[in-house]
Amino acid sequence: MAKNDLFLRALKGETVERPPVWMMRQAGRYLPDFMKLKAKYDFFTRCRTPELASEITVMPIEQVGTDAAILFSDILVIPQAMGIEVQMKPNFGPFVPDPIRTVEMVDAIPANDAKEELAYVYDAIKVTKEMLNDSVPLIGFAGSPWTIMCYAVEGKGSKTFDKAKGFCFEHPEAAKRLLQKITDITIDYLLEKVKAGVDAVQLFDSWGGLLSPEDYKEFSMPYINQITAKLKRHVPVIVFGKGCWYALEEYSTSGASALGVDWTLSPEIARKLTNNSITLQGNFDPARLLSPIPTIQKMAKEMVDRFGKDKYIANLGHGILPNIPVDHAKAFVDAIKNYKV
Ligand SMILES: Cc1c2[nH]c(c1CCC(=O)O)Cc1[nH]c(c(CCC(=O)O)c1C)Cc1[nH]c(c(CCC(=O)O)c1C)Cc1[nH]c(c(C)c1CCC(=O)O)C2
Repeated sequence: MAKNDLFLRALKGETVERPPVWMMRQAGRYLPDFMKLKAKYDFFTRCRTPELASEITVMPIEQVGTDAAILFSDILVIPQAMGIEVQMKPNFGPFVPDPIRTVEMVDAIPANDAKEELAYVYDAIKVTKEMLNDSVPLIGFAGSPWTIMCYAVEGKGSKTFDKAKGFCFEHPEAAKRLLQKITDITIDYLLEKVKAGVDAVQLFDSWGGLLSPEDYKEFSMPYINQITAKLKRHVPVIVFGKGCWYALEEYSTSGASALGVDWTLSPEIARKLTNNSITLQGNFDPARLLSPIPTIQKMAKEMVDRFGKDKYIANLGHGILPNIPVDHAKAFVDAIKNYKV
């Protein structure tokens, strides 16, 4: 058990002295030490080298003081393990040279073994656990099957992911076979991560909010719920669907331990939609970390006042931006740590 177990206690819904705090994408580009490693090693080398991945993972614990660590890796290691080439192009982002665009391509995807293909991730977890020495819990993560499909079909980032949506609407059965293949390997992958030592898992449905509520129930939620059902027997599961406010009520009874909330939703509405029944995580606007430090402190305190200190994990409403000064990130974290009712 981690010495600082606030995060795990909040996931259980226990009464806590103050809420735990961590930041999505906290192991990333706003940290000068991260940028030094980025200059030396390309992205997937950083992911695949356990010594580098673990060094990056512990950076925010030491430098910003968050209450949980999240393994440095990427959601796109899953399509890679499925035999889909994914590159990370500098100043461009993810790039899939040969995206999945036909039914035949879906059915040709091999049933690869997450255990073998992603062994480097489990090694990184073991090294990280040693480095953390039980100071704080370690979060493992995966993309939702829909969000992974977005990249596999679109081939790159997009504002609309219309090729991925189009594939679902033109070939719903093949799209569902693809989503199921992603789901199956993701379950194996997360179970291996648990074996290697992660204390909780978070599912990132970063592009779920691009779907209508009806399409979401068809193409995203059922696959997330399959993963939650399998994983919750082992570790707490956090489901973060960006823009998916319409799914919060159903997710609150899905077996997840906590739900992520983005900054477009007020704490009051998020609590109402989930019938005050589940731990919520969020939802500071990442760009608000550009405000002067006294404003960050005031807004962070107000956020906790409104969510309530219990059944709550303080976080941003999405990933931290690369242009956030480290002292602003730290001011946010400290404001939560100093929270008094
Ligand atoms: C959609 C998504 C991806 N990756 C991820 C998501 C879901 C979360 C979200 O919605 O933000 C998840 C992710 N990616 C990364 C982490 C590390 C752990 C952490 O949260 O601190 C996590 C949890 C590292 C990373 N993953 C990536 C970086 C930046 C590139 C680099 O370091 O070279 C980092 C730190 C690359 C990446 N990876 C991805 C994109 C779109 C990009 C490019 C971003 C950009 O360049 O603007 C896909």
